[in-house]
Amino acid sequence: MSEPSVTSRQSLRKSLRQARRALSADAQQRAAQALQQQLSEYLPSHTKQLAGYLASDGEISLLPTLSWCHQRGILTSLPVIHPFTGKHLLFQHFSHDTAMTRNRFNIEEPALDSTAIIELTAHDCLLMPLVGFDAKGNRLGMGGGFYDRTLAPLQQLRDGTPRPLLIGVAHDCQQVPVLPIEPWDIPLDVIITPTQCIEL
Ligand SMILES: Nc1nc2c(c(=O)[nH]1)N(C=O)[C@@H](CNc1ccc(C(=O)N[C@@H](CCC(=O)O)C(=O)O)cc1)CN2
Ligand SMILES: Nc1ncnc2c1ncn2[C@@H]1O[C@H](COP(=O)(O)OP(=O)(O)OP(=O)(O)O)[C@@H](O)[C@H]1O
Repeated sequence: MSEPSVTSRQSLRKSLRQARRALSADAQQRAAQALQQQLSEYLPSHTKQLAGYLASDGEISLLPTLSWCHQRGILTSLPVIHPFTGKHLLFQHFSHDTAMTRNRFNIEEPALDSTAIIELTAHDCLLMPLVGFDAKGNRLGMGGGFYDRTLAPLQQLRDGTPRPLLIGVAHDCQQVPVLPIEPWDIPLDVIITPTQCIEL
């Protein structure tokens, strides 16, 4: 990748992060409710295990969605930064009594408990926070490559092997006309916002 492209990715990331942080508490709450409504219509009825995240930095909140899952007996997990590599994510079971801690980015995550780790392929759905996206489903994340590295093994699975549905979620204001595709980008199955559902 050439230098200008890295720079434009970084400046785009900065302005999109600013845009979502600028949303009022009221707008955030409405967006989270609308997203929950969209997800409740979209998630496959067989969903038993769903990975989410706890919002930070203006990300669209999944709290209504996680509560909705808990009410229906859908098990949920949250990403935890891998304690050894520091570059991958583990997914750990999350419920109302999970002991929490903060990672190096000050994001809340479950305190490490090896007995609570849920394998990636045991998930039916994985909700990923996006910093930016375009109508073709290209995505921009926080720039750490955490999701890309963690999801890379899914590309090697044989056809027919169960794999989670990859759902990118974002505020509508995070849409941009075009994002460049990077060789390591893992394609999403769908992007859902409070007002859109972009199937890919
Ligand atoms: N809510 C949530 N949880 C998540 C993620 C996420 O995007 N959202 N992640 C998805 O990957 C992982 C954390 N990844 C992150 C990557 C970069 C930064 C970040 O703020 N970077 C700073 C530089 C900070 C530094 O290096 O000290 C920055 O860009 O300003 C935060 C989280 C795991 N948990
Ligand atoms: N499968 C992979 N193996 C090794 N490095 C990777 C892999 N995927 C991405 N990376 C590295 O991660 C860095 C960040 O990538 P990129 O800017 O695309 O992040 P992102 O997609 O915004 O982040 P995230 O995946 O955490 O949402 C890149 O420098 C890239 O080299």
